[in-house]
Amino acid sequence: MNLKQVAGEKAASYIKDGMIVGLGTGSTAYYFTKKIGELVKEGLKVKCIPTSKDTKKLAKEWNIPLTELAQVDHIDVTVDGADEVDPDFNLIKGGGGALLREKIIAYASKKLIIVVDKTKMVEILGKFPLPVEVTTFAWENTLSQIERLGCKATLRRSADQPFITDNDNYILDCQFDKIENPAELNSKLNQIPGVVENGLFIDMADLVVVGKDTTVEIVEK
Ligand SMILES: O=C[C@H](O)[C@H](O)[C@H](O)COP(=O)(O)O
Repeated sequence: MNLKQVAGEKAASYIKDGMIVGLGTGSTAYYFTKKIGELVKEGLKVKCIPTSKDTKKLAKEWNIPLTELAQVDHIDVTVDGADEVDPDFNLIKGGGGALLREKIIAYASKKLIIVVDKTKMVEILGKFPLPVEVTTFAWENTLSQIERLGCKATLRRSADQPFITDNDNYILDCQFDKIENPAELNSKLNQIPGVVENGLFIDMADLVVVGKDTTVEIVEK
């Protein structure tokens, strides 16, 4: 069984007529967006806001009605993936480089549902390198400042070129191994000039849908 698929599709059961819905990014959120496309075809009435150019493309292909954050005063539910989830529902996101738009949209959402397979559930965050979006200007200096917080940071590359985000920035992947205090690290990172946003999502997720071997587990705070 495809654990990402079962989790992504299950999350679609939280979406009702009239909702404004945030569409996450990545290989798990993909299945949620696809399911929404099927439900729209069957008559579901929603307006959606994608968290990346990739997701926007998919949503258009599947004829999902779209709107802009500027056109609405809130989002009812956003469904998105994660790279790691700890027992307090703190997250690492940004493995696909979409963390900035994802965080803006999560913050504007009344409810954030995270869809993952069971491998993403961890006791402590940090084994997955934390993605940090930085300006291209003086990125080497920003990297050094970030490393002072106790990690090894690497410029993300794609086909031998620096990876460019949807917002025309770079991503630094920061290996911390163990993040003992995610809230403190989140603040410290975002105080560094040149850091646009980081992939720690603190106290944002309300519910996690976990794809397990034969079942889907819904974990609530
Ligand atoms: O930037 C990408 C997003 O934060 C993804 O939601 C996250 O990396 C999880 O992706 P996937 O479901 O493909 O593992």
